[in-house]
Amino acid sequence: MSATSIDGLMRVDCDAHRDVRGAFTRLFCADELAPLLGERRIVQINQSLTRQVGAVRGLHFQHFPRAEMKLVRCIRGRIWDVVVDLRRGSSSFLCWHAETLSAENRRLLVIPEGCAHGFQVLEEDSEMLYLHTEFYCPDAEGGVCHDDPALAIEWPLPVRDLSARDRKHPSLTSDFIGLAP
Ligand SMILES: Cc1cn([C@H]2C[C@H](O)[C@@H](COP(=O)(O)OP(=O)(O)O[C@H]3O[C@@H](C)C(=O)[C@@H](O)[C@H]3O)O2)c(=O)[nH]c1=O
Repeated sequence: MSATSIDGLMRVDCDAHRDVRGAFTRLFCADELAPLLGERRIVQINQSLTRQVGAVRGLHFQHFPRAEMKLVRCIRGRIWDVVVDLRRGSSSFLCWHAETLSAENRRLLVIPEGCAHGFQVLEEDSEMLYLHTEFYCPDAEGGVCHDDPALAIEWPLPVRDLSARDRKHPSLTSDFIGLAP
């Protein structure tokens, strides 16, 4: 487990047990992640498939009090994952951090509440697995546009295939002071 440039955003690498049949990987262990999860529990597990290279999903979060910790990993293909810190008072407020996640590197990102998440597909037919500590709550959904000038995210490829919802996310205004419980 290692820290990243965003306070509380953790990267967890896990090894595969390989033998002649193939590989075995533990995707989630409550004991191992207890230092990060605390009293939280995983209440929902989601999966997405994104077909086209360059497609972007995000940037998404849930507002407090429905904010959630999100554990994300790529289970097929390869994606460029980005997390933006929107937490009021955070030492990394409005900073973004990106990691390449792939089925091969098996890397897990543990994203704290109050951060927005998105990704760009680097290999066609990429699939993501998400573990959530809060239920999906459409009324609490928030979004920031992927090309917000205040964030200046350096997407590795030209952006395509944004959903209708993702095309409508606002930019952060100059008076945005951050999300707080
Ligand atoms: C996120 C979500 C969506 N849905 C529904 C709403 C909609 O009809 C359909 C597709 O939803 P979206 O367009 O929001 O899917 P998508 O744009 O893939 O949303 C995801 O983006 C990435 C970046 C994340 O971090 C995820 O947590 C999630 O927000 O699925 C659920 O039923 N449960 C859920 O938990």
